[in-house]
Amino acid sequence: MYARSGLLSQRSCSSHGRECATPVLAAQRRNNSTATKIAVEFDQSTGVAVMRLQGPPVNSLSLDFLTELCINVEKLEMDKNCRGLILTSSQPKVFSAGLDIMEIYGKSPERCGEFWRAVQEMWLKLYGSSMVTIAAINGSSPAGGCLMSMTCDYRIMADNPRYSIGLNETQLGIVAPFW
Ligand SMILES: CCCCC/C=C\CCC/C=C/CC(=O)SCCNC(=O)CCNC(=O)[C@H](O)C(C)(C)COP(=O)(O)OP(=O)(O)OC[C@H]1O[C@@H](n2cnc3c(N)ncnc32)[C@H](O)[C@@H]1OP(=O)(O)O
Repeated sequence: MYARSGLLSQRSCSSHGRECATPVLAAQRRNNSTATKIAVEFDQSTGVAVMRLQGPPVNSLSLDFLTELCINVEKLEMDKNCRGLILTSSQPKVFSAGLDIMEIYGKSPERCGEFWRAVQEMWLKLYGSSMVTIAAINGSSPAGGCLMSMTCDYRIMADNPRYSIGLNETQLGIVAPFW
């Protein structure tokens, strides 16, 4: 979902010194899902977009989720009026539970490869963004959720002792591939 006044075009552009993605994007080619796990509100007057993660129950980062997130970041990146992006969660108590472990458990090497490429695409897009990016961490954010927030320029976390954040994935026996 992308809500804003005016039409969002997917033109190539070079304003604000940005290298814009080509209209046909890797993430878009991969996206078959019609469900919306990301809601974006763009405020023209401030130039700031808020991206709400709304993948119940815990915003786990599935291939579909990552694809939708990348497409939305790309769209905002191409909008020369968008200067800032706030990433937050609509789910209670959880920012993101990290990678969707069902995407890696018992899957073929090819499928795992596709999934890890999508993970890489997500953090490269956020880390390389020319927008000012802020993670408003309003819940727990383990492993991949922590990675996602680390790739933002700034992080603010809700002050609640029940919320945790960190790279705990080795406890599951998961080692991130060499990038
Ligand atoms: C820029 C630098 C680049 C370098 C990169 C370097 C390193 C980065 C490496 C990144 C690697 C990441 C690997 C991962 O992310 S693996 C996933 C790790 N995640 C976890 O271990 C989280 C486990 N979950 C929890 O701790 C909790 O669920 C919670 C998030 C704290 C929420 O707790 P609560 O509100 O109590 O909810 P439930 O526990 O009851 O869960 C509800 C529901 O959701 C399912 N679920 C939870 N987490 C996941 C998940 N990650 N994937 C898939 N499903 C998940 C859980 O099983 C419940 O399902 P049911 O209702 O069906 O039982």
